[in-house]
Amino acid sequence: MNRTKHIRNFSIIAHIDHGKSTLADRILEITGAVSEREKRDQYLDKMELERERGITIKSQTVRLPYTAANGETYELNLIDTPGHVDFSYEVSRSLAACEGALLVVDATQGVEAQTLANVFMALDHDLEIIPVLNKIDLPSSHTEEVAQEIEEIIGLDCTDALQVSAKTGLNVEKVLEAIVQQVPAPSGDPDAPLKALIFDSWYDSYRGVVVLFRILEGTIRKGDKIKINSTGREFDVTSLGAFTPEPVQYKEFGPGEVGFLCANMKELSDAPVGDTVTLAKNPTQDPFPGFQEVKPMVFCGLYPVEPAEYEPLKTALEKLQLNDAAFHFEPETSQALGFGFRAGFLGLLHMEIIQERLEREFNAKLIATAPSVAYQVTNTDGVVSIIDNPSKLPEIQEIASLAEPYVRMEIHVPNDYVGAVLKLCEEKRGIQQDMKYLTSTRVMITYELPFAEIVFDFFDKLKSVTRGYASMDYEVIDFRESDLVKLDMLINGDVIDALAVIVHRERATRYGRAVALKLKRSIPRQLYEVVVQAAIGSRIIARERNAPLRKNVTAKCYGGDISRKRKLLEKQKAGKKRMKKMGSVEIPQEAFLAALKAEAD
Ligand SMILES: Nc1nc2c(ncn2[C@@H]2O[C@H](COP(=O)(O)OP(=O)(O)OP(=O)(O)O)[C@@H](O)[C@H]2O)c(=O)[nH]1
Repeated sequence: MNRTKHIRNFSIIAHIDHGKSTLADRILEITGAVSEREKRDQYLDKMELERERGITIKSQTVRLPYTAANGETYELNLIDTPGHVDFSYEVSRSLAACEGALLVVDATQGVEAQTLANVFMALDHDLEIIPVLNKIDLPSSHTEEVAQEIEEIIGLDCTDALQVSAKTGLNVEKVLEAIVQQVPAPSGDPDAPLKALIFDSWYDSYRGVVVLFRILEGTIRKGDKIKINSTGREFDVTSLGAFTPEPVQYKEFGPGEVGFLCANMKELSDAPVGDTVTLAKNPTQDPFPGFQEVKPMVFCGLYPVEPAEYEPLKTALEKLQLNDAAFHFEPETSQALGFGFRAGFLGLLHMEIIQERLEREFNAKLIATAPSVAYQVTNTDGVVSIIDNPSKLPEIQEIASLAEPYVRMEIHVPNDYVGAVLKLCEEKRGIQQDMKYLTSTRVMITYELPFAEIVFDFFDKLKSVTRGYASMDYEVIDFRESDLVKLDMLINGDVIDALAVIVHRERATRYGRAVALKLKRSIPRQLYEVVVQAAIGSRIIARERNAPLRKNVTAKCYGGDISRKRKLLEKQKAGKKRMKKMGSVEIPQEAFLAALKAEAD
């Protein structure tokens, strides 16, 4: 029997908030995968945090039996993909496991930047794309214009585009029929050597690493000895099954099928996403082209507020890393903040999510230093290295050149806001590449921008100058030489390492002044003078001063004993000198946080 004939593997792709998770929920309901009792909104977004923020972080796959109008029962595999640009590699791998994709477009919004980015990825994988116009229950939906937009911008025929409300369930049944009719069935020889793609993996404290795979050809059975292509390591399959969404065990899987396996793997690196699973005794000669190691792009220091919290923080970071191959950290010491960690993330959203999870799930109280990107340093002796921490930058005289990462960014915006977007991009040292009208009212603007400029506050600014109407997508393209300098902050002559940043020379003075002022304002006045300085090398570019509090030591001396007064004042002066010499200014934590946030203001 040809098993593959009734299999349909598909994903849902959409711009954030266009209704992907809601549609997935309705599909689960219709196919009976989730009973009324279990029903809760956004079943697939497992983590509490994901549900709260309304975003999907971890891909999750479900196998759904569906009896179509033609009376035949199909095995639908819905592969949920994360929607955010930080996780685009995960999206790409998930799409590689499918033959088709539902393209969900919010009919009140139209095509957005990540709609396009996702569509291009789906086209790269030769997927059959089914356009679905969502939210038609809303009076502000304009399906005809949006259908036309999809035709014009993406080139998909929308004559019979499905019009649904994922919220009410209207027409969602038709989506399932379209999947059965339009998404091609997979093919593949069940007797060929096993070739399966790892498109997701995560760590489960009971089962070890859980691997989601899609078989291209061959067959896998429980008990098989598998081999992971990139490492050559072998494991015995101890558990084999599919999520329905609850895990159900199966004895074997053949071509086109999607499932999970466990094989006593202890670390995510035992099963990297994008790698090939084959059988040890008869390995495929034609593995998938390999996988891309996801590299962190944004870095920050994470320090416990209380030194005693160091070990618990380390444990928490280790736990998070078990489930997140893209999250890196290593110990770091700062003179100012003590023992902590340098952590690397895919992007800003990834960083925010991890910081929030640490605080929420692990009750960690954190000080996070300003986010920074990785810089490429060429030494005077020609050695090229990547540094992820400004305080590790070599001395100026040892640096031949400094390069920073650039991104290519596409911004979609109604034409009324084009001026504001261009202004913002120019302020951020952007180089305009392209600008074209997608429709008579919507414009796509393409810029190349230094990643460091968007790390701080670009998205918030973009939202505010366009009243929330802009959407964007970006990818890191290369490193480019720039006129960058390391800016140090000094308090009473001591360099505060945690506040060091690398900035463009033109920005240095403004940044240094802003931070110096913030520090001055948030460090309470002391009995001695506190001088805050910003410096590039030995050159001071900003200076602020808190005058000493003069404790009135003579208050008790009534009358005219002037010599006694003088004596007391002199004693006080000597005392102040001593404190200054010790050089230890108590910097309250709020002062740090204020300084770290200075750039965002
Ligand atoms: N009125 C209406 N609201 C909808 C519909 N579909 C989704 N929504 C709402 O739109 C918002 C976003 O929906 P989600 O399903 O979370 O969107 P998503 O695309 O999964 O978002 P991410 O997970 O962040 O990518 C939610 O508040 C939904 O309730 C619809 O058909 N009609």
